[in-house]
Amino acid sequence: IPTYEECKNTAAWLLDQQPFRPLLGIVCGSGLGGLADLLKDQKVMSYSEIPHFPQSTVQGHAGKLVFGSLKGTPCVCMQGRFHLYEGHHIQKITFPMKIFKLMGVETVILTNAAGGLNQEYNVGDIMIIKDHINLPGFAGINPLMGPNDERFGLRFPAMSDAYDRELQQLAEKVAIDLGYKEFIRRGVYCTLTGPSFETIAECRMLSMIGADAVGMSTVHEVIAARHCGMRVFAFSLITNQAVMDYDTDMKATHDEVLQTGKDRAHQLEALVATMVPLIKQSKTH
Ligand SMILES: O=P(O)(O)O[C@H]1O[C@H](CO)[C@@H](O)[C@H]1O
Ligand code: HPA
Repeated sequence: IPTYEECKNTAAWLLDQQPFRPLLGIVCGSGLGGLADLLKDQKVMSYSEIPHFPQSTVQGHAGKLVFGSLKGTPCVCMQGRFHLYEGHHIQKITFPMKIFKLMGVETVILTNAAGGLNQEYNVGDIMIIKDHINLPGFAGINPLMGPNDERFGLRFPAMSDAYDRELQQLAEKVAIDLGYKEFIRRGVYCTLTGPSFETIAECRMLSMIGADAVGMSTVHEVIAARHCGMRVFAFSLITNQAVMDYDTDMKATHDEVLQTGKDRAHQLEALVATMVPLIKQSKTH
């Protein structure tokens, strides 16, 4: 488990290596690493060279930290995130959020690939996350378990306002202006640990408890980011339909997940690129 001092060291090391003082952090979901291409004057670091950083092991997650400027906003972008099923300690999964905070990041945009549970959703839809269900949390898996370091945040942080409502509205408006009305959604994301995809009975249960999409990430990062006071915006790309029915041969595959990411890359990039300059930061740069 990384200590506060180790987090400080990593943040200082990163600031030392390159000229950007990022105000915005981006996390790329499976197959969505192309978002990093939005950044100009890139400075790219491999996770393996960054002190205390875990390594990416999943296809579609390059394992690179990219610094750069997006229409004038200094950004840091994780091309590759960490998942519980890779065997990382939960506090390693959220370690980059602490590093973001200590580098001065104010707003985090998280993206993921997810299975659509809501029957009205189609593959390729973009779902603005309005809330989450931390199902592993019900079984005692929460990134804030253990001693609380007040330098990051409160022992008992609220999560009822985890997903910034102003940013949700902004994203919806930008999406409509870009002509995405037909495939922009707003819904609830539920995380599971994976790596096995869900059974039919599990998908039915998740839908009944109020989830619109299911994945294996994001929620832990969101909890950590909110704990240390960053604003959070997140969206899911619906890369596949969750299987809800015994009369079908349909099944989830990571290949389909990556393929949908490729197909929608252009629209996701346009959404983020249009949104970012409209996000007000408290600091000037
Ligand atoms: O959540 P991201 O990292 O986008 O990836 C999603 O896609 C993978 C499964 O295909 C899982 O890792 C799931 O969490
Ligand atoms: O159907 C899914 N289930 C869980 N995680 C996922 N990530 C992409 N698609 C899915």
